[in-house]
Amino acid sequence: MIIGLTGGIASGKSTVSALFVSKGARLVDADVIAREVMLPGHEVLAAAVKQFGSEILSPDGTLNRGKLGDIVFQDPAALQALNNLTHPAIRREIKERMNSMEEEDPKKLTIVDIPLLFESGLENMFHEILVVYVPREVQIARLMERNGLSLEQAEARLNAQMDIEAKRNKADYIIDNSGELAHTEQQVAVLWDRLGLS
Ligand SMILES: CC(C)(COP(=O)(O)OP(=O)(O)OC[C@H]1O[C@@H](n2cnc3c(N)ncnc32)[C@H](O)[C@@H]1O)[C@@H](O)C(=O)NCCC(=O)NCCS
Ligand SMILES: Nc1ncnc2c1ncn2[C@@H]1O[C@H](COP(=O)(O)OP(=O)(O)OP(=O)(O)O)[C@@H](O)[C@H]1O
Repeated sequence: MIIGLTGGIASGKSTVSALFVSKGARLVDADVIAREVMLPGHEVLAAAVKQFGSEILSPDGTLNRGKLGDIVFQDPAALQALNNLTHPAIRREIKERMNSMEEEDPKKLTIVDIPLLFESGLENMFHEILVVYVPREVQIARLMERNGLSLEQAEARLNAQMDIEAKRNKADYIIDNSGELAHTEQQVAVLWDRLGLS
């Protein structure tokens, strides 16, 4: 059983994925894969340097994530160019990992955490999609706090994604993460039972 998990930036995707893992699910995390393709030596990083210049690198040759984020999150054309470089490799790796997990044990739940699942049109990869939801103002507050961003920077990042209400409307399952963690945990437990995994 495979469920695609998505939501908005800082809506709590990692938090909810971790709750599923603690109950025994397996996890494929697109953010982890996205970081791997941007490591020194990877052809995707080399292509990004060609596109955006060596100023996106730190002196030690690793990606300066803040720098590249500043460039792409305020320029839709630059973001599209980055997506064109990174997404095919990320998609390929996600498919490989989820297929090999399914082969291992098809009865176990696999959660595939993909921030841009809808934006990238990956709905068809999954029978069911779970959206981790918080209202926009909660998203902005948590993003500002976690990443030390100004309101303007946080809004720019939100505006680079599909609106969270639109994502919520496309969901098969919704976990509302706007309350306390215990409330989120409770919803995960209810869904776990509903899926017949207990
Ligand atoms: C631009 C980069 C360097 C910024 O790094 P930074 O450490 O500041 O942010 P991080 O990677 O943790 O991303 C935080 C969140 O931003 C959002 N985000 C990231 N990339 C994108 C994108 N291409 N389009 C819209 N939102 C994005 C996601 O919600 C993500 O969870 C980095 O996000 C990146 O390499 N992006 C390209 C790869 C990609 O598309 N990743 C998205 C996950 S599949
Ligand atoms: N129920 C909650 N109550 C309070 N804070 C929370 C709750 N859930 C998550 N957070 C905090 O909100 C921030 C965002 O959560 P998390 O990192 O899980 O989101 P995400 O959707 O995975 O983020 P990203 O899109 O950047 O990958 C974190 O700092 C986290 O500790």
